[in-house]
Amino acid sequence: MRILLLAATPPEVLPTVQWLRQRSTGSRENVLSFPRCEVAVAFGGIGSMTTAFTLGQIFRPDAPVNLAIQAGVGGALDRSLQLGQVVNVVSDRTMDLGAEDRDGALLQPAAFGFPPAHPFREDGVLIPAGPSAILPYPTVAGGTVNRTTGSATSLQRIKTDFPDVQVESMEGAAFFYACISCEVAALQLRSISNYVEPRNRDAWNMPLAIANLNEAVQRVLAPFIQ
Ligand SMILES: O=C(O)c1cccc(C(=O)CC[C@H]2O[C@@H](n3cnc4c(=O)[nH]cnc43)[C@H](O)[C@@H]2O)c1
Repeated sequence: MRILLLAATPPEVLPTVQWLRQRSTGSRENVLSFPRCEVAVAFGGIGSMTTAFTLGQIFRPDAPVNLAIQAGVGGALDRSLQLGQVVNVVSDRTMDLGAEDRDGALLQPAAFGFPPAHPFREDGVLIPAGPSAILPYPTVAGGTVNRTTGSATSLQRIKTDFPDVQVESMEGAAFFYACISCEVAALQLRSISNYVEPRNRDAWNMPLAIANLNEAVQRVLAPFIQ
């Protein structure tokens, strides 16, 4: 069995990489071996473009991936989520793809003749196959941007345009797009590092989010690597 552990940046999963290395029976480059599986660790960079390119290189027919896990931090639009809480993102969508209208509003591609097509659902949502249902983390709807939302105006627009989205990231939709397209089972675990609000970097809690994220990822990986 081949598992891919994908993060945008190394610090987000460093504790898990160390944990995996301590338990592996061998390694070559970024692939760690275990008795019953291999775990490949990859960093896709921040944002959809680099994530898509990374996955395009990894998802090859000659080296099938059985389970891809995207692990990262994210911003909460849903204020009932707690800082440091780990969530299981079971759907994702783009939230800034389209055209800017004269008043600054987003016109989604369907508004100018390009409705969502496979692997998107008709409403633009991406839902991959995966083991999500059996995990002990709340399932949430994700939304993906290329620029973290950081003004009251942008936040209001996102809440109006995408009322169902609970967690914002910069890579989730690209990950699900690649996994559905290549028929790879997908799991997106995010830990809440901040609320999506007018930019206030001091209010982010990256250490807590990263600690809880890694505890969750290790809990998911443990049965596979034993
Ligand atoms: O300091 C900043 O403004 C800043 C902007 C973007 C990313 C960062 C990071 O250090 C984390 C990278 C990672 O974080 C995810 N993330 C976390 N919170 C949010 C959010 O509110 N909206 C969108 N993405 C978020 C994202 O997936 C990045 O890969 C710092």
